[in-house]
Amino acid sequence: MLLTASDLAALKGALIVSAQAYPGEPMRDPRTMAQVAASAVIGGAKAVRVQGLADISATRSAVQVPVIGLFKDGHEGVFITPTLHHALAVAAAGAHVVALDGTRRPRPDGLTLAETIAGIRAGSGATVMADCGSLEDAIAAAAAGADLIGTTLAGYTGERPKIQGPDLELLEDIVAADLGVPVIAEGRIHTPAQARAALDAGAHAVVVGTAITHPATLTGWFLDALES
Ligand SMILES: CC(=O)N[C@H](C=O)[C@@H](O)[C@H](O)[C@H](O)COP(=O)(O)O
Repeated sequence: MLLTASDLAALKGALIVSAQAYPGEPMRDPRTMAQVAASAVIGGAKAVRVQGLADISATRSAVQVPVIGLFKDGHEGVFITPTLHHALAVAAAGAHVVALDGTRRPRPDGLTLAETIAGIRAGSGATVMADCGSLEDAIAAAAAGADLIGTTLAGYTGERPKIQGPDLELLEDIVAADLGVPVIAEGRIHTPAQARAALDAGAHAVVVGTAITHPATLTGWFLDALES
């Protein structure tokens, strides 16, 4: 195991920062993303989350904290580390944690989530984070063997409304289900108060992306206020 149970326990109450730039954006460069991730670590991030094989390996070299890696392929349906092949590539690139689509939707390679997780375990020492979009996803992902459950896909799969801030109701429901797996709050956490609220709702740790690492969106938030 790249991460021991005590490493996971040490993330209790942690801020995890996701550094991602999107296709066509000027910051979409592995060196840049590794620098952003390293800057977040200086600020106190206890782990980082990065997308793409080159970003994962550059970030592994740039930080000493756990790296959660994912591999986005496309942008709709099952696109976050959609297949076992993608997942093993993420692990081989150096991710301590492989984040993957943890929904109940059919996967492009025809494998179940349980088969995918078993394949990751057989082929790597990586921890598995299941990015879920509903309570039913979370229950199924825990049963399939996920080590961590994320609320990452709440509002993106059609099962939950895409509210403006984080889906704390879903987070509370997953925590209350007591699945025996740490629950990570992720998705539309845009303020320190929302991050605090996620911990208070029972999250083991909180992932913040856009609000820390995506200047184009941040600029737009300010512009909206000035133009309204
Ligand atoms: C739905 C999806 O594709 N989520 C992605 C997952 O890695 C990222 O685009 C998000 O930035 C990340 O989840 C962090 O969320 P936020 O940027 O809202 O703090």
